[in-house]
Amino acid sequence: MHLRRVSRHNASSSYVYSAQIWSESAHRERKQHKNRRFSCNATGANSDEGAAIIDGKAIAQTVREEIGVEVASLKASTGKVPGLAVVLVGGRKDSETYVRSKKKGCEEAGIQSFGTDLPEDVTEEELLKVVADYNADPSVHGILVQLPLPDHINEENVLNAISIEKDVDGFHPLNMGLLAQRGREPFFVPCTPKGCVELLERSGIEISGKTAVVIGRSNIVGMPANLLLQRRDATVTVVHSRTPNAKEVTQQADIVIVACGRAEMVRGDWIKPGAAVIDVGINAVDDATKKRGYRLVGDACFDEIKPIAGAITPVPGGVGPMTIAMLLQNTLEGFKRTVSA
Ligand SMILES: Nc1nc(=O)c2c([nH]1)NC[C@@H]1CN(c3ccc(C(=O)N[C@@H](CCC(=O)O)C(=O)O)cc3)C=[N+]21
Repeated sequence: MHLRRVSRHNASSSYVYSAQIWSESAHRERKQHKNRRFSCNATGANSDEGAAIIDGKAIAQTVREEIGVEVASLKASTGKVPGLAVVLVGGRKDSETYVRSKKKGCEEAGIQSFGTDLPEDVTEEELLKVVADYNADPSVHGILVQLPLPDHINEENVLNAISIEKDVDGFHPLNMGLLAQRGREPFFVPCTPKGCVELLERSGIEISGKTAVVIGRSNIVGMPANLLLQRRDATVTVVHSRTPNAKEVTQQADIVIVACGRAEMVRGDWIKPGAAVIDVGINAVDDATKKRGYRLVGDACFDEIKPIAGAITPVPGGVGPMTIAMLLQNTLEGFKRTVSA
């Protein structure tokens, strides 16, 4: 394991001061969200002005501030802080960026972050040993192995090895099974679909009794998004790559969650006037006018949908920041179960 680089830091030292600032701005933010509330409906009441833009970045910031306040208060009462372990294999640039954002989010919320960076050619056995060590470490309440993993590693074996009580991604088959069963609760709900529902709820969009279409059936977004919406009493249809009439089915929906992984696949004429559109996609398209040489677009065509929908999330600045906020929230939830046990 000589190639393993382990970094540990606890950035929660100035938490009391920060929490005061956070709670004030969280209050301001909440007031702003209230003012921005609108109704998602089938009559297209908002269609003249175009869709309300759901500001995922601002809502994620509010959530993170709320987490920071709660972490500070739990630290005061228990002397302990939540801990998140992030395991990164190989040097994928996008993965490195996401992992950095996750660690920064931890720091700001007073959560202790543990990081293990492993080389691309690490063996599955070595990776499993890292997971086992974090499973056994009482100061770690959440374990995340960044995906995708290199081809020589069996992803299923790795995800199965994470303790279900520390599985903050919610990818363990047992947590997924619990999510799928009525009347049972998983230890953790996957962060991205959880963030989608949180965006709807914090924007005042009713889910119960509504018609929802989820586009995409992946294990990490589409399938759990379907289950979460059903749990909130929506009537859900899942549209996927083999659905012959995807457009016509989507036209029926009050709520559309788009997670198909194809840039701007969902067009304006797929959307019922007044519907809420949550766009999970992040696609890079070449753009010489941008400093990075590319720009990010979603799986939905924002410019076409905005005049028609009641609400829409932008890319970037929509679901992405919420994914990280939900990861921090899951870590806090895991921690709370250990201190109250
Ligand atoms: N075990 C595991 N858990 C994950 O949750 C996980 C993963 N593996 N592998 C990769 C995907 C991707 N993901 C994102 C997180 C944040 C943004 C995000 O914050 N996006 C910003 C910035 C985008 C940018 O500028 O690059 C935005 O949409 O505004 C995006 C994507 C988590 N993932």
